[in-house]
Amino acid sequence: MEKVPLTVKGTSGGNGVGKERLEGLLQRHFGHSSFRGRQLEAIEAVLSGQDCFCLMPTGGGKSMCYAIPALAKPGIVLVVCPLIALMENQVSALKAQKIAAEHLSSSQGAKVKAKIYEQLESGRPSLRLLYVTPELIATPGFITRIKKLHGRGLLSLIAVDEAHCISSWGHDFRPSYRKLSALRTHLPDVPILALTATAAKKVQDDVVKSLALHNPQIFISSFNRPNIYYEVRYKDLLKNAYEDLRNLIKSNPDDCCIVYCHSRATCDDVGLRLSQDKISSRVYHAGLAAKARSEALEEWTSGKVPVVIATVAFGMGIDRKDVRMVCHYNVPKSLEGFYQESGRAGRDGKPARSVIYYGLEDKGLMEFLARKPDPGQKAREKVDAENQVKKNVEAFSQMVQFCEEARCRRQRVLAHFGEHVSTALCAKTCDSCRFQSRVAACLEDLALASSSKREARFSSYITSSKSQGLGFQDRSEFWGDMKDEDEDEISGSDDEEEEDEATAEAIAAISKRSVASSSKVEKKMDALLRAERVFGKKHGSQADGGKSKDAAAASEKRKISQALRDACAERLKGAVEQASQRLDLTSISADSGGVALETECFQKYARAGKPFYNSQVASTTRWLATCTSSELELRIHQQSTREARSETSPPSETRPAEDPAQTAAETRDGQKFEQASTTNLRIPATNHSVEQAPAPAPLPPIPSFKDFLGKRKPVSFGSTRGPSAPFKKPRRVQDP
Ligand SMILES: Nc1ncnc2c1ncn2[C@@H]1O[C@H](COP(=O)(O)OP(=O)(O)OP(=O)(O)O)[C@@H](O)[C@H]1O
Ligand SMILES: [Mg+2]
Repeated sequence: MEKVPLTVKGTSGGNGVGKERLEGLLQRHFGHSSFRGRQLEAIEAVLSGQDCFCLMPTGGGKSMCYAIPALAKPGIVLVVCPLIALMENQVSALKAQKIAAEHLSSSQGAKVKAKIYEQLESGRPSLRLLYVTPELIATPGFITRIKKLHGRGLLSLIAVDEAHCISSWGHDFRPSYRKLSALRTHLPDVPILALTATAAKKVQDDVVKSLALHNPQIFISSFNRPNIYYEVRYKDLLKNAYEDLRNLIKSNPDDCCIVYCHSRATCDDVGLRLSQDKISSRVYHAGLAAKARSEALEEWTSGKVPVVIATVAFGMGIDRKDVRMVCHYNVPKSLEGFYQESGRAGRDGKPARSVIYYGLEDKGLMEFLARKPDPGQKAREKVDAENQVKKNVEAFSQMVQFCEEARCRRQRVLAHFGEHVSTALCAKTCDSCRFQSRVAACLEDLALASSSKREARFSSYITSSKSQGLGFQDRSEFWGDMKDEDEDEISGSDDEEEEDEATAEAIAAISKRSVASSSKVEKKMDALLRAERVFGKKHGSQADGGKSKDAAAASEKRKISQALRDACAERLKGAVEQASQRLDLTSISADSGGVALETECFQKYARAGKPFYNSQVASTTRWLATCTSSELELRIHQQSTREARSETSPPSETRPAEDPAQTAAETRDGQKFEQASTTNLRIPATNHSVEQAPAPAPLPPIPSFKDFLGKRKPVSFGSTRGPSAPFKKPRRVQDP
């Protein structure tokens, strides 16, 4: 498709405007003496009517690439922008430079809009730049007006700012940007300028294709931000990540700083703690009322408050140049996102710092979120959703690599954007180049922490769902990467098979009287002891005085450690937070909800041991992914009530079950038990009227050695069939 130089009468041909004139405009309107990087080339290409794709780093001066053309020739430049706040900022900045700019959005009244439309219809509009949302572009009424404007030769350029939003490979995909493909259809000969700071090749290709750019001139500036020092701090190796952050901020108390957190709740929490620690800061996220948000923005932008704690909703288009530090208190979800966010530091060119607090818990949560398809996705969009999941997972794994490699951070980021540079370029301006051995040592420690956490996590979630349908949980961190040993706990391991065999052999030997002769008494005793040991191992028996290694190992395997409880509480907190977000619930605190649910799991299954406890935690996590708000509120309320009541009851058992068998003898849901001598059943010693969680069935009583032999009959093999009956191997010794 042929495009012509800006379809405006009175230009001097070619691009029509000389370099001196363009520099004059830059100087006069913006006070800058010369163009930066590839600004001038891009402006000249735009003025000559070509489609262009401008890839410049954050703060690189992309807006100049359409603002100067708007001033160089008459006519209007249409700027597509993803956020109303961003449009408002840019329009007011332009107006401050006495440049006629307006925006059209839902935030304006009918009168203001009517005035702007009047301008569009006038023969000689004074308007130079009109900012609009992608949604407006898609409306037939607006397209008709713009076509008329173009018909009169007054639409000089369409600039698509933050063009990466069109690509689902990008870190900030907005479905509404997809509608921009209509621009080329309706206005085939108007040049389009796409601008972004996200230069991943896939995003680039996607933008060119989606906007149907025709032979675009591509201007790529280096993405290196030499004045930013990159650093990763490992939460799992820090005594207290929050305190580290606080000290970091306090070390330069007047410096302007952005702290990014993954969730609104974390923003609120960090904000509160910073205020308690006397650090002047504001929280900014979409959950705040519009007034609170604009106040926070105003106070931070004007320099009244140096620190803002925000979700990633904060920042696109924020133009405070003197940000000295950007901290990611939670790991970002992609390198693109990280680059954009960290790029908000040091836009004035002075030294600045980017710090990521990388934690294994956060990593797990982000992996979980990356694998979670949009629940609102319709069936026909399922393939898209699956692709999106793949993209998210890939993008996050690159972020993980960035944090978990002892490699120059700068080199890693630039390589992501297709710039392959030597580490010499970094000049020791990242932690990895500057403190190489220290970073390497940290990563080794992290690997150790990771494996021990994984053990805790693995043992926290059963894997029985592996064989079930592929709900999103199945593909989440909770279900995706389990070790077989967890399955073993539920379904029976090879070891247990061997033990079963040993038991069977022994019992078969007894029943077949193959060891009955007096000459073989020792052999018989050996077989019986072996069988008993196996039984003890499986049921926590104390038949050998609880001293055998096997029993100790079995007990150990069933023990619910405090570390496991903490890990499960964290998981449940995360799941409660997710549920609250999904259900838009503000009444439940993730922290107390998670702890309440963990306590519920523990109270129910403490004495039954780890596998049952794990199973209950896992099913509670699954339940949280689908429950309704009233179910969630009710369950947490009930548990809190139980806890409140049990506080008034006799002291309850709260320590981890050291030995389930022993614990079983002592407690159940905090009640003392007595053993009924004849039946081996345990009954509560006290009969509290408190509302207890439904008590699990009592564990099988522990038989004595004699009992064990005497009770072999119910096991349907061996003796009942007589010596000659064929032996049938038992699957498992049943409760006697
Ligand atoms: N040639 C120049 N010389 C000096 N300063 C410039 C020049 N061009 C732009 N700037 C300044 O750089 C800052 C960033 O510009 P701009 O907002 O256009 O960047 P951007 O690339 O759009 O960044 P972002 O990706 O954050 O949107 C602005 O304060 C702008 O005035
Ligand atoms: Mg910009």
